[in-house]
Amino acid sequence: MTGKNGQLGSELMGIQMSYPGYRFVFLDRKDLDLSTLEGLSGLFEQYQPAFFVNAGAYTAVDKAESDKELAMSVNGIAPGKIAAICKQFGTKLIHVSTDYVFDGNGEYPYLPDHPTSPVNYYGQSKLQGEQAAMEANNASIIIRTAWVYSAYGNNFVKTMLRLMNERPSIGVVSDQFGAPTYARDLAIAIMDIIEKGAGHYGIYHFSNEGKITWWDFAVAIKEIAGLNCQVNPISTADFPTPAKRPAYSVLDKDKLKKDYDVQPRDWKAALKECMGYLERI
Ligand SMILES: NC(=O)C1=CN([C@@H]2O[C@H](COP(=O)(O)OP(=O)(O)OC[C@H]3O[C@@H](n4cnc5c(N)ncnc54)[C@H](OP(=O)(O)O)[C@@H]3O)[C@@H](O)[C@H]2O)C=CC1
Ligand SMILES: Cc1cn([C@H]2C[C@H](O)[C@@H](COP(=O)(O)OP(=O)(O)O[C@H]3O[C@@H](C)C(=O)[C@@H](O)[C@H]3O)O2)c(=O)[nH]c1=O
Ligand SMILES: [Mg+2]
Repeated sequence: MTGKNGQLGSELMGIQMSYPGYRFVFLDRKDLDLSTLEGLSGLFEQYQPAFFVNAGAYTAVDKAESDKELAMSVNGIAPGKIAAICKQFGTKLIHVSTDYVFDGNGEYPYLPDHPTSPVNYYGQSKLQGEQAAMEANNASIIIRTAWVYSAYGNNFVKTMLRLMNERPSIGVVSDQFGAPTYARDLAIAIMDIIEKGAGHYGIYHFSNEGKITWWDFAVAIKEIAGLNCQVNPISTADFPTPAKRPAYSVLDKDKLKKDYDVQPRDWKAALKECMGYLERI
């Protein structure tokens, strides 16, 4: 799998001991640069993988607006080439994508087949990657997830803890709705799919359960950490960013529940567990 040092990659590494029947191979950007894919076929010949998890991606949403070529090569082009080689080697591809493929004008949890219409370049590049993967191999599995955090890597939870420790008050947007995802829970869901044979294909959605705003998320982080910072709700207009974010991106997870019997837990229970690990780091 790619993305060895990312949030999802680190969590997959962390749980691999629970799956002794598998030999895991983790690739970082030195092993496989997703912007060039140099050496990709050599890696397939060497390892003959039964499954390939593409957890590597260009995830800097704001930076992607001005770093389009690199974002597109990693997120938009590489998945198609990976899917093609997976087809050639009989490898089952599990590719990870994002809620940011939607425009956020919805009011109900998005089904996997809901029309896509990204509002930023990161979302556009990820959507192109989904389409390229499916075109190259329609027996691919694409898991869209959202608002990913972990004790590893960079994420909203760690940013909030830092800011809350530095400042007496912060403002967080309270008009963007979604559901967070603990990367460890996503890693376990991916292993569930693999353990069940990865025989159902297509687009799936996974996040923890719930519908919250970034502000709700920040307040929960503050309460669990027992910090004193004042967390003020603000509107998107009061927090200008280079990239636009969807106002609503809750994902409907029923297809994954039905096909793979994956049961995501409540977002707050997952957050508490992750923050428990953070305290010990
Ligand atoms: N983070 C989030 O909130 C969300 C993420 N997703 C998707 O989930 C997946 C996993 O994300 P997450 O673990 O959070 O991401 P991270 O940003 O934590 O990790 C991404 C990984 O991709 C690697 N990478 C980036 N560019 C290249 C490249 N050119 N060649 C090789 N490797 C590269 C990075 O390497 P290095 O460590 O060297 O920089 C990093 O290890 C991605 O597909 C992402 O789009 C979906 C929804 C939300
Ligand atoms: C730091 C900060 C952010 N915000 C807002 C900005 C934004 O709307 C929201 C979240 O900020 P982030 O920069 O963490 O969000 P962002 O990088 O857009 O997170 C996204 O990453 C990509 C990779 C995905 O695929 C998405 O699912 C999503 O998780 O909070 C505040 O309101 N106040 C703050 O102090
Ligand atoms: Mg970010």
